[in-house]
Amino acid sequence: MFSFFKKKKEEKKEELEINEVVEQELPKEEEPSNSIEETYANPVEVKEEKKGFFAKALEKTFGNIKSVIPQRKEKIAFDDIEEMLIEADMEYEIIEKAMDGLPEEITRKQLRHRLVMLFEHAPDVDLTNLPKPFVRLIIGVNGAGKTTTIAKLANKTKKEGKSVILGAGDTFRAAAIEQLSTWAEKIDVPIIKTKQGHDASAVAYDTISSAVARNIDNVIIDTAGRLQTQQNLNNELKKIVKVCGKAYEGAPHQKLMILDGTQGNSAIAQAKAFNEIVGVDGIIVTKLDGTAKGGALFSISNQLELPIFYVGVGEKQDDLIEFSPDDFVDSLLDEIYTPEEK
Ligand SMILES: Nc1nc2c(ncn2[C@@H]2O[C@H](COP(=O)(O)OP(=O)(O)OP(=O)(O)O)[C@@H](O)[C@H]2O)c(=O)[nH]1
Repeated sequence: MFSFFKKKKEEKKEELEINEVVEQELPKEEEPSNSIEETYANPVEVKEEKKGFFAKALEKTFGNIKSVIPQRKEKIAFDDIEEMLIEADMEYEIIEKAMDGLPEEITRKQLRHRLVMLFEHAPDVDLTNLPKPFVRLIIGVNGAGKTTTIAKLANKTKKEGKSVILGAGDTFRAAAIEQLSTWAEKIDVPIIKTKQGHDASAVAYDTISSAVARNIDNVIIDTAGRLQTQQNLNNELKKIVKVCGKAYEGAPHQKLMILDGTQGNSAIAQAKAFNEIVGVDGIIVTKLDGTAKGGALFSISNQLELPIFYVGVGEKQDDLIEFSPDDFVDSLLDEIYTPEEK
């Protein structure tokens, strides 16, 4: 195994002229944690629990909604629904699209159908048959929550009994490397890193090579959100994507865009720019707990024609919820409609 690793390293050094990529704190053996209870969970309970998570995360958004529709009803006036969606920071163009042709008094069922439809862009990854290693590249502007989200994803992956290795690919800022290393230590996963200013694509290459050599299931690679110029950033991201493919054919399997939920709709322009550079496969919206702009999730997914995979609902490693359009919409409708008769 070592000779394979060494050989790969030599090839890579020649090709990319990198230096001093180091591996930190590799645990002796990957020890999958037990999460068997999920296998036996009752689907109704899981749905209620997920709805509960969304309801908690959306507290601020619901506060705004309640100011428009204070009482739960069986049918709600068209104008009230429209105003509520504006209050939740859903873009007007999307509201018009969602509500086109609905009657003056709208039932829960009618609205539910329209709102769920806005998330028509389902993930196109077969999650039951993932390549090994499954390589995810994390993209987004500084401060959006990239580092924290990488830690949350790694933590989740570990809890599911899978092994994971991180690549500290934001080599532009020393603090980014340090921050990710601290998380890696905290959740006890290996990390590949280099010094500030060194080649980020070399880190990506080494992380993937290490995963292949050590039979690790998952690779999560950080990237810079800002460089000296936009052109530099474009070039770096494109190079990382290319080099991932050289390290392991087909990688990166997912390019995930991290968007700051507190920015609401203004995050869309940012995401479009990144999408043009590398082609994003899905979105993770962070800081949903700190915003009244939860309705922006509708516009984000619909406008970008991309699925939302997860939402971040806090600063801790467990504060990541798998996004489900049905549960998200249901938790919102629970606030304004009386329960449906079974
Ligand atoms: N409330 C809340 N805070 C979050 C969430 N995700 C990240 N944060 C916080 O947002 C801040 C920025 O997060 P980072 O993970 O450092 O963001 P980054 O994109 O890596 O940014 P840089 O480190 O500046 O490159 C930190 O204070 C995080 O704790 C979330 O889901 N909810």
